[in-house]
Amino acid sequence: MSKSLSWNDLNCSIQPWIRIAIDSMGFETMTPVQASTIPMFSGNKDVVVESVTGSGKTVSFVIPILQKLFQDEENNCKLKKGHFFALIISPTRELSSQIQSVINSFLSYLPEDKTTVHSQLLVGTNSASVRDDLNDFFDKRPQILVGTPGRVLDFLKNATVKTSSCAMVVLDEADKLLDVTFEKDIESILNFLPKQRRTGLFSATLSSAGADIFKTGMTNPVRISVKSKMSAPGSLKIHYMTVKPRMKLQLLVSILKDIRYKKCIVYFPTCVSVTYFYSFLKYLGENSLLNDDLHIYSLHGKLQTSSRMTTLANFVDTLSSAVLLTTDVAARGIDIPDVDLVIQFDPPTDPDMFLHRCGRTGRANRNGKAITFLNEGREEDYVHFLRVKNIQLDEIIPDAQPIDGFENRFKKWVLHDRARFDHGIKAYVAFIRYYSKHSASSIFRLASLDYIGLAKLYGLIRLPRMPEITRNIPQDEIPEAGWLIESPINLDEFSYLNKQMELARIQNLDKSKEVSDKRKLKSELKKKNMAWSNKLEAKESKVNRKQKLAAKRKAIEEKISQEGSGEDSATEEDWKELVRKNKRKKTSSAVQGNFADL
Ligand SMILES: Nc1ncnc2c1ncn2[C@@H]1O[C@H](COP(=O)(O)OP(=O)(O)OP(=O)(O)O)[C@@H](O)[C@H]1O
Repeated sequence: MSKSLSWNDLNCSIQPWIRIAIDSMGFETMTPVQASTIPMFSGNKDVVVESVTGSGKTVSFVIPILQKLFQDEENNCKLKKGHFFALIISPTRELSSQIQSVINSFLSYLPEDKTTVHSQLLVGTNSASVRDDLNDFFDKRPQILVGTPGRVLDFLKNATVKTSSCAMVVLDEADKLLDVTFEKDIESILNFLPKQRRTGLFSATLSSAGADIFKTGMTNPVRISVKSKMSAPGSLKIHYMTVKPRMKLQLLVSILKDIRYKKCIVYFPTCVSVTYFYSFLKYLGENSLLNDDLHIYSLHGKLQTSSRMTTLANFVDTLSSAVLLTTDVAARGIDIPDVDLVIQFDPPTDPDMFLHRCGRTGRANRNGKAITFLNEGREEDYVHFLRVKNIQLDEIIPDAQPIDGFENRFKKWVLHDRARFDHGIKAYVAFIRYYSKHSASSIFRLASLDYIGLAKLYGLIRLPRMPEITRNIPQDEIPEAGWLIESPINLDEFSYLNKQMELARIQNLDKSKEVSDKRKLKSELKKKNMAWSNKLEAKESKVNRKQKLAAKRKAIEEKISQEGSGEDSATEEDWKELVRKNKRKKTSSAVQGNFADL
């Protein structure tokens, strides 16, 4: 690594216009990762670069690409139709778009006498298809392509796209691109590219990719690791707060109201929890229960690309304080300089993601604060777990005072619209599923969750029937019929505000009532019939028995009368013998052979 971080001491030459761009962007000195990487990657080396969040990795691959593109200007900048020079892949649309803007910022300093250079974004959107991408590609003839794996692969599959001039490929957030989510697409993309190319892998957590980095076919890569003793930048202060689950939302609201910040990102576990808590916080905002000038945004993977991009742009452009509620979709790479607070409502299932989330603040030597909520109990062990990974968390004791009437207000909000009640249940169930996916499963155990506290956090009025609940809560702790409110409500009368949804609900209710009425009637009839047939059977067997008995009696009497009716003792003995014989034959029956009966 060069000792001086002055751009003048960079260990390789860079084009004068690139230097002008650097100065104009206000990058007074190089960052350590730039000082080490730019000379290597601009030369003939493959690089594997690991450096803390916000340390300027993007510039350390953008400058080498532009530098090499102009090295042999005549050949490279003027590529043949259908060819391109460099490909940059990143895991999300937002990050790809951000990388493209960094490239375009540099390109805006390109003098007019130089060959025009273009970049093209290749990400899945609802408004544009791969065909549109191809049309743009042949029309504008970009030298640099930036995109997400799926769309890039679809693009390269088209035979009209020629890959033989591709001299450089970058995998940004390489550990993510090489994990199971994307590895197949990445492998296929790399198979399309020429073997004689430079490859660069970049991430703040590249060590976790391990031997996977060799799948990229690099030749003798240079490993560049710019890290201090700790895995996070020094400008980033990481804290944790231990809290009872049911108090978490109140705690979030208190922080958003009481702590001073410019921009804050709050990470939630799932898309559905983002949308659920977003609508409640919006409601609080609209009712002046949050700071008046606070703008609230939500961003998650289930939104359409265009709406994701617009939300992010609005969050970036907001001049007053703003909070973005999001998921891990905005955890890696996103660079918004004035984010000075990050809150993790729950820790991520992948421990590497912890650093990426925290790293959205405290970037490029600016001060930043990250706070993680830990559920009281077992989750406190997470602090020790992270310490082993050189991540130091300091405790902040939350103000234990509950907000006056908060739970009632939340409950009222939920009960105002059945859609919110449905939403809360979905968010709760999704959270439990999310929790089961934690890779640090000895700390985040389903068996240790406070299911009732969590149900209250998600505004549930009744516990849903889930095996996790029946398995993990002792029977005597489950409230009667699962109700979490003092006076249970009639769910049949709980309506949707949305007219169409309400109409559909009533129709469904009528249908299911009809079905259940029919079932009831059927089962009553069955019962009735059963009783009738049982009675009939009993009556029949009684009559039968009487008839049989009478017949037998008649038969014996006839026999006796045939054999004479003498009064002597021998005859009497004969009668008795006849009865005894008959008795022996029917020992099983109590009604048969009773001598007194004859
Ligand atoms: N030499 C420099 N001097 C000052 N600021 C810089 C310099 N280089 C880059 N920056 C700024 O640092 C910020 C972070 O850069 P970048 O997004 O490239 O970080 P990163 O290392 O890729 O982070 P992450 O791992 O989170 O993706 C950006 O706002 C960028 O403009």
